[in-house]
Amino acid sequence: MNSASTHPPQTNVGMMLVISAPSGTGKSTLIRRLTAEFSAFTFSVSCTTRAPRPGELDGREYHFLTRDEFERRRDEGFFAEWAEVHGNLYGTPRQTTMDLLANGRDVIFDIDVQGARQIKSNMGQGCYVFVFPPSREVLEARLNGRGTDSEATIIRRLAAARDEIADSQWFDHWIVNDDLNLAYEQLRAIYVAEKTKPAYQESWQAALIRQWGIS
Ligand SMILES: Nc1nc2c(ncn2[C@@H]2O[C@H](COP(=O)(O)OP(=O)(O)O)[C@@H](O)[C@H]2O)c(=O)[nH]1
Ligand SMILES: Nc1ncnc2c1ncn2[C@@H]1O[C@H](COP(=O)(O)OP(=O)(O)O)[C@@H](O)[C@H]1O
Repeated sequence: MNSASTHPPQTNVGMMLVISAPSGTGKSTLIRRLTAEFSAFTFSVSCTTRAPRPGELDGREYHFLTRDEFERRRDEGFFAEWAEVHGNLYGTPRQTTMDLLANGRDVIFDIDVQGARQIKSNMGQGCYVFVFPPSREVLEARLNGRGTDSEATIIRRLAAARDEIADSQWFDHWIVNDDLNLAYEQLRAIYVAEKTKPAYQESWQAALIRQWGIS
């Protein structure tokens, strides 16, 4: 077999899939499914000053930092973006993200609307998906049902949901997470379609060009 024969497509550029949604909408649930199905994905582990929830592991869901440590890293330019969300600081490590993308990994981000905007203007690439809850009542029920947040935290997150929805116009795709299977199929379809863009298939295209002697 000729070394230029590289089907299925081999990509050399990782893609960025950025997911934002009001707290409790189900973005972590959707992201877990996507990363379980597609091994090409790496979840971008953010840093946060929020306390770990039961079951969360340092380095898996988040890197949990004190506020002093977060601010020190922020001031050193450690983050590709950062934001204060629901009273806590969150940030995306810059170097880790760059290394993953350079190695052809697809990176999935669970970040708030302010952070998504910053990533878009700083990195100038990526696919941006906003997930809506079916209604305010359902969102409240999911936050209560998850059982990880105090009542005061839930009230704060519901208030923030309004602002996030108000700033969702600019995203590339909108998904309503009512039926989980349908929402997942939509997210999956977005990812699969995005991967067909020429920008993510350069090495495959280059091999074909060589094979056919196209200059
Ligand atoms: N800007 C920014 N937002 C983040 C980052 N990591 C998480 N978030 C957002 O912070 C918010 C709160 O996250 P979390 O406390 O885990 O609660 P969740 O909303 O239930 O997932 C969510 O909107 C996340 O998308 C980050 O690195 N940067
Ligand atoms: N489509 C859905 N229907 C019903 N419950 C859902 C659905 N999607 C997520 N959930 C549940 O809602 C709660 C919040 O989901 P989670 O993924 O933690 O949200 P987020 O990461 O957006 O804060 C969890 O208990 C989760 O199991």
